[in-house]
Amino acid sequence: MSPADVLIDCRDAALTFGRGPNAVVAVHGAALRVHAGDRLAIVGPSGSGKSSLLHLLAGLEQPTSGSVTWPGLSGLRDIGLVFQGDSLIPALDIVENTALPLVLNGMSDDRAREAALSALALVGTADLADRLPEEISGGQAQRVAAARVLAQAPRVILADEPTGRLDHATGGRVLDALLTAADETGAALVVTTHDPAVAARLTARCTMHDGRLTSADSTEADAAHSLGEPS
Ligand SMILES: Nc1ncnc2c1ncn2[C@@H]1O[C@H](COP(=O)(O)OP(=O)(O)OP(=O)(O)O)[C@@H](O)[C@H]1O
Repeated sequence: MSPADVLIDCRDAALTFGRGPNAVVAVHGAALRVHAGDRLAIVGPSGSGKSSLLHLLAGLEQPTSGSVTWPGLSGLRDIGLVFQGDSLIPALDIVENTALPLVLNGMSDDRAREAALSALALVGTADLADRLPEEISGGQAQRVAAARVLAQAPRVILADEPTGRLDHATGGRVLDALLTAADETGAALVVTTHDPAVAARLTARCTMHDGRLTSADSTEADAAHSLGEPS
């Protein structure tokens, strides 16, 4: 694994909310590297700091100490985000929702629509294209969110509890959609979850507990590289 493959380099990054006696340390010095091709789960209970760590990786929060850099990315636009729950715009139909980030990035309406339709087809949601968000289920909405990120062809997909509000079978289909999105685009995939069954479907796992990234295991010997070594 060459240094060029490091897409996100999180070095001893901490995140504290508030000050003084009210300060909450959401993330204690976390070391983590995301490489091209990674399929990584960050597992931990509610409140353990998973979302906070993901926000650091996405550049949505600045670390209070330590650093997060993106050596293998041309910018934060190379990161596709999938959040838990509603992220679709109610007044736009599903294909328009899927195409929106592309249109906002300057793609023509026709090309964006075409890309959105093929992304929806890849995650098995082509039949929903003309519906409004209120006309689809929560699980379908999460698969549409996966299609939307697929259409953007990011280098890294960061998904925050994408199956959190779904039953097991529906959550499995959302994970299928995210894995398809990552495979089709060649993106690395990082998923936060409290569900060990979801984590088991990814190649490598980190554990978050009380803000500490405590351990990782792997089903592949070389996936240990996902944890950054102290430098
Ligand atoms: N904006 C904020 N201001 C103050 N405290 C916050 C803020 N965001 C998160 N926290 C606190 O930081 C800690 C970690 O929260 P975080 O949302 O990262 O955990 P989580 O593991 O993602 O939980 P969940 O699975 O419930 O989303 C919690 O104690 C939370 O209350």
